[in-house]
Amino acid sequence: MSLYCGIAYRRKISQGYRLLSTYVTKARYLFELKEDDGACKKAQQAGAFYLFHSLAPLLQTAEHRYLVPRFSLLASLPKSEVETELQGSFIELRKAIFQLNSMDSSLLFTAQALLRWHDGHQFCSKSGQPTRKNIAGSKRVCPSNNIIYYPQMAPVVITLVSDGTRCLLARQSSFPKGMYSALAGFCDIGENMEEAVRREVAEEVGLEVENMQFSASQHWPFPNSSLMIACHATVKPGQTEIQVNLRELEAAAWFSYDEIATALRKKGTYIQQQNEAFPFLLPPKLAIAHQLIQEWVEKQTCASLPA
Ligand SMILES: NC(=O)C1=CN([C@@H]2O[C@H](COP(=O)(O)OP(=O)(O)OC[C@H]3O[C@@H](n4cnc5c(N)ncnc54)[C@H](O)[C@@H]3O)[C@@H](O)[C@H]2O)C=CC1
Ligand SMILES: [Mg+2]
Repeated sequence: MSLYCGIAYRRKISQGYRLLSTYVTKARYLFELKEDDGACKKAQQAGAFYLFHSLAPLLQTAEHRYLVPRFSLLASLPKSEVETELQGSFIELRKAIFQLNSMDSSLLFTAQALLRWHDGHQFCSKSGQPTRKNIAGSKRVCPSNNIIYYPQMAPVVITLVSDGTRCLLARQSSFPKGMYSALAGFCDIGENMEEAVRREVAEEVGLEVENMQFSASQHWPFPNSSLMIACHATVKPGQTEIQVNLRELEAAAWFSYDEIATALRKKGTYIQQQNEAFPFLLPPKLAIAHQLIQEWVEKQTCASLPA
């Protein structure tokens, strides 16, 4: 997973040999590692490792940021000795997310998601027998019936709803205090992305949306590996009255351009609701919700510029 190959990969094509790009070389190499236990075992000897304890990665602290050390030698030591020896601590990934950079987080998210998946798929759901992991950890096989299990992600839609001048954000009671985010929800079986967006917005805030626009997607490891599919949407004209589904959300509200732009700049601010000031935080930069909010602000800024 964290292994890179510097070998130029030559492939015979009808006109002769073509030198493959670095990206293609890497993709082919990773494919080989997933398919070939022997090649993967060999690669492990020169590979770099992240350390986890109960799904928490070992991180080092430097100037209010977390660094993600990689190791080439592994020994079996108690947790506290590993922390002292390697000058780091095992920190819950959810807590570290505000202080990680995106290069580190992407591999850490994948690593944690894979570890969690293996931990939860030790047995075949048909035969009840223990399953066996391949060396790369890209699948598990049941030896009694050869069923292959692959790591899974659940598709989740996340939508930033706008009424043209304001955007709608909501919070669940489990969010950090004062944090508001875009509306998210798991896709139901049989649904496409558009149907999931319409249903989730209707379910959670009682509004109907149109003009959906796909923005980007992201792997998200919490709580169980989701593929976040992010998009923008607008409410139908005249439909702005929010009816919060309190089974799903603690609160939802429309936010003005100024409120959002200030919160983005200040990394947190206060908003006035019914004569009281509430802390108002946006999701961390690594979350795709943050990207949606940033895009919305940029779109509003462009729209207000003279033609
Ligand atoms: N990366 C990002 O920017 C953000 C990511 N998220 C992620 O989106 C995910 C979905 O958001 P929610 O509002 O919680 O979803 P949601 O609105 O679908 O509500 C969750 C409920 O849906 C049901 N559910 C249906 N299918 C499920 C499945 N496959 N796994 C678990 N529960 C399922 C359960 O009853 C659960 O309590 C969360 O896990 C959250 O971590 C949420 C906001 C921002
Ligand atoms: Mg939701």
